[in-house]
Amino acid sequence: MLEIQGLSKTYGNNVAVDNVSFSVPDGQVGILLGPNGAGKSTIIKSIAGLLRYKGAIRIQGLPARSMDAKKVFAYVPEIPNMFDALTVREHIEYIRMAYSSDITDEEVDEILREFEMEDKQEKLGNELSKGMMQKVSICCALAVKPRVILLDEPMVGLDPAAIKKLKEIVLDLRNKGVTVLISTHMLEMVEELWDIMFVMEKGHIVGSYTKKDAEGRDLDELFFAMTGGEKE
Ligand SMILES: Nc1ncnc2c1ncn2[C@@H]1O[C@H](COP(=O)(O)OP(=O)(O)OP(=O)(O)O)[C@@H](O)[C@H]1O
Repeated sequence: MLEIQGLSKTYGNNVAVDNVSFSVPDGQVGILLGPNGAGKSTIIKSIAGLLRYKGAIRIQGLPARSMDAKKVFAYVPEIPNMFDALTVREHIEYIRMAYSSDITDEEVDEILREFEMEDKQEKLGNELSKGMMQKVSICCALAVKPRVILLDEPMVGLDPAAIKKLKEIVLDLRNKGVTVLISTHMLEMVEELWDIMFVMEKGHIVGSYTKKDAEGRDLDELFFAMTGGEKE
């Protein structure tokens, strides 16, 4: 479970996020949507612990800043952060040790195979293409064996095979009871994934739907109805 309560963030005089509350229940996929500048990244960075904010964020009922919460939480940033001098395999080993993850060698092999990175294991961080970096970033997040995972524009830069695989992985995580939050502009990419969606505009949540309440309507239809924009 991921809970955001009364989250506010101000940059100078600019209120980027204004008293926002929402939650993604256990084993559900939440989608965070909104036009440019709505405040999505600010929320994502707050959940990931990269910003100071007002309000409360809880991961599995624990304050997000606590060590116990961090141990069960993984974050895939929009732009991957690589260590130039570590190989692909060493990136995953590093995460395994840092999180004391019980992921096995076989499971690591499997994750790398799923993203067609098995033969890239010995490549250094600075020898990877952008898409490969994104794949490593996702592999590292999975190596945490998180209970809550946050993905910021995870499909950007991925090839079609990797996008397909990532969708399968998200559904698999959901089946295992993992809570997922995805921030994206690519509505069609998350159409078959979501359980609950939140639309932000000008620092507020302007609407939310569960899949059931949406009664078969597409994400883009719901999105444009809430933001007052035109459906293209
Ligand atoms: N570091 C910063 N300093 C000052 N203002 C910022 C900073 N980061 C974001 N903002 C402002 O906060 C508001 C929300 O920005 P944010 O990046 O959270 O939006 P977003 O929904 O992620 O947009 P996008 O879809 O374009 O990534 C905007 O008005 C933006 O100009």
